[in-house]
Amino acid sequence: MQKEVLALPAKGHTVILGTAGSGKTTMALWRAIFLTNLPTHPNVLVVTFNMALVKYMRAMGNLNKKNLTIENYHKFARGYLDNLGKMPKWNGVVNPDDKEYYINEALEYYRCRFPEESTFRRPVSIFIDEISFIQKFGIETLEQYLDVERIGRASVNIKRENRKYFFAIYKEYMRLREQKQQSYDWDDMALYVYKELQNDIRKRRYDHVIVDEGQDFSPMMVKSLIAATNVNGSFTFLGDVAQQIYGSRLSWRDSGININDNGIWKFDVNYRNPAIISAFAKDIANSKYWEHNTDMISPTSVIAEGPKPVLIQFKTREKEVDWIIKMIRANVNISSNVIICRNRAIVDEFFKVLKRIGIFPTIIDRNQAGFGNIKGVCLSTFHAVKGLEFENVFVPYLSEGIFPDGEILENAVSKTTVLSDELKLLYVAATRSKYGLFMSYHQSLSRLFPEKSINYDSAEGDN
Ligand SMILES: Nc1ncnc2c1ncn2[C@@H]1O[C@H](COP(=O)(O)OP(=O)(O)OP(=O)(O)O)[C@@H](O)[C@H]1O
Repeated sequence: MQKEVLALPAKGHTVILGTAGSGKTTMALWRAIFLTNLPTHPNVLVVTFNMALVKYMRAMGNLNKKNLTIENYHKFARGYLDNLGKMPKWNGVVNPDDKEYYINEALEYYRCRFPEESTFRRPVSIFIDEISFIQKFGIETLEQYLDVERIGRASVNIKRENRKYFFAIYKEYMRLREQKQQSYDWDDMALYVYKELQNDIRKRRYDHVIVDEGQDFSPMMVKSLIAATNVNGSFTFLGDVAQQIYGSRLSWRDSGININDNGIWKFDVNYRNPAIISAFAKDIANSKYWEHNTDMISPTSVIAEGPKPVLIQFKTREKEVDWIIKMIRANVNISSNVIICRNRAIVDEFFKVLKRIGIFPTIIDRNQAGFGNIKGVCLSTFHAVKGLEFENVFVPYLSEGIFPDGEILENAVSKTTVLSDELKLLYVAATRSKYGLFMSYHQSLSRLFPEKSINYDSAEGDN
């Protein structure tokens, strides 16, 4: 089936949904090679989520082809707008902190003007969320907004008659931003790319576009990439909704992909994880905190073998760190290892401890990927590890307060949504393993851990 997909007609749209480890990235690369080798040597663009994955794909493909470009979405978008002379050289894109500041300003203004209107007294985070939805969906008018079915919101209720207030804040945010000559933010750049492409009559640079990790692309991002594809070319979308970890919840089904061209292909064979880890990952997805999605593909068969995942309990954080360091020391020269952390501060904490004993880990971030075939140890956040694989995966600090992230949960617009997102992080982490999965915690175990699962062993650490 993988081979069939690679050689699908070089025309029209194809959707590939696959469970973790089913070969989506592998297929994306082979499909790219197949297309670049066609007799006309067409130009092929592979777009993936972040720079670490771009680097991973470039290295896995070991490709040096003039007619193949691999980049992340924002590189593509900035490049296209720049090419049109529409990307300011400096400070053109509003960063998330400034966006919050502008939205706060807009809210203050409306609170003063309409002190009786309770909608304007709702927390700023709800407005940030809603404006992000408006942008990612490419909504431009109040009429469109009033009409649209609001998907992707777990439990925050906004009455339809109150949408006009949210739209007013959105418009005011845009006005404030324009005043500072900032034309885009990271959520609406795709809309502008799309709009420009609608009026761009030049020949498209890319004949074929392939999107990997597509579940985290907004509908507007996908629409703009389709618009950037030669009309006689092909568009291939690969993704796994179970690994949607950037909180948007929007579906590729709203992206204008024509599923009637080459259809939807589903891959449920997991080539990466040992059977027992795959079963454990399924238990994560069966949690009451998991928000279900009909596009989710569960693994049905598994190729690799390996030991049972383990969960180790420690009395203190120090003991937990000591144990992980001992395990890393034993494995660093014989296998590829990753320690997956809830945030960058924990990554830095492990980096320091490992450095002290003469082990220099690779930190996975926008400049650096990690590889399952290279011996050593990597450190990563849950978010940065997507798409990658390692022989041994360590997930420390699965303790209440740290996982789910206490601060994020505290400030959440919707706790249900946050809990489901955090659980998906654990799913992504567990499915990175080609062999061992070592989870640990100190004090009380995270409520998100699938304690009742029979697919792991638990033990007390060296307390
Ligand atoms: N047909 C196959 N036979 C053997 N190994 C395969 C096959 N297809 C993929 N693999 C291997 O399985 C592993 C997972 O593949 P890949 O990373 O492409 O999966 P993925 O679907 O992108 O995973 P994820 O979504 O979890 O990041 C890789 O090590 C890859 O080389």
